Amino acid sequence: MLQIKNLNYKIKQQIILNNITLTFPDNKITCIIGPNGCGKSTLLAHISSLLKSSEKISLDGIYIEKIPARTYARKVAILSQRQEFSIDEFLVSDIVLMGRYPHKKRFQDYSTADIRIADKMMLNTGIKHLSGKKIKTLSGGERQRVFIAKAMAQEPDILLLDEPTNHLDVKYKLALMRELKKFGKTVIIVLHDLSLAARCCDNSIVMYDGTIAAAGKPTKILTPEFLEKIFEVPFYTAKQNDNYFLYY
Ligand SMILES: Nc1ncnc2c1ncn2[C@@H]1O[C@H](COP(=O)(O)OP(=O)(O)OP(=O)(O)O)[C@@H](O)[C@H]1O
Repeated sequence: MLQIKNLNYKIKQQIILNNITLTFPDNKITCIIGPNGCGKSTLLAHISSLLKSSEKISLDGIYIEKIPARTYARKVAILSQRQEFSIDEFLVSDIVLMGRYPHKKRFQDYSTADIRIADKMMLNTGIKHLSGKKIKTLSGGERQRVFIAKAMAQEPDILLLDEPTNHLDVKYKLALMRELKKFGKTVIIVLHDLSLAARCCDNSIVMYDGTIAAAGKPTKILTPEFLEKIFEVPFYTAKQNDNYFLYY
């Protein structure tokens, strides 16, 4: 289980994260929502260990900085489109296969099992037909799905996704959420699409100005009255066949 206890983070004199305490339920989808600049990405960066958290975050009772970097990299994947090198000339299949990298020893080649896993994730994210294309030729949404497939190919215990749906059309947004559910791992997903968060996530965290404003089941937490206080616009809800719909 992933737990955060009293995490604080400042940049110069600005408080970015203020005494964050959270428990993420295993093998469930947890969304993090909140206004621009409230600290969502910074929180993900701490969980992924891109930012140091000094014994405030633990995984199965072990502080994450005590877990060897390579082991942690196998357990936790983060969807990030920022690359240290240009990937424009790479094929889609190469990028997805790179998701298997943390499982390989130094200089070890990808195995047929690795290729099978990468193929499966390309199929699941609807990009198999693009596997032989160069990244530079893809649309924004196609590219986004390549990075989702890569993160899933890593088969992590915890998948961190920062706004993975921003380029996706509505069909692929819902398809992604279905795939994440089937994936069956702990998923922590920053979403600006509040309808999607309400409808598809098991657990929700609302951040405001570096703090946790609320956490719990979307049907309990994401109420129109509460969200209006956070986002300063009116919201409406409807329930149909056990689905919770949220509008603004
Ligand atoms: N390297 C940095 N230097 C200075 N300030 C930073 C830096 N990184 C983040 N911040 C500030 O920290 C705050 C939280 O940023 P963060 O990116 O975590 O917000 P967010 O909730 O993910 O926002 P958004 O919804 O706009 O993506 C913002 O006020 C941002 O300006």
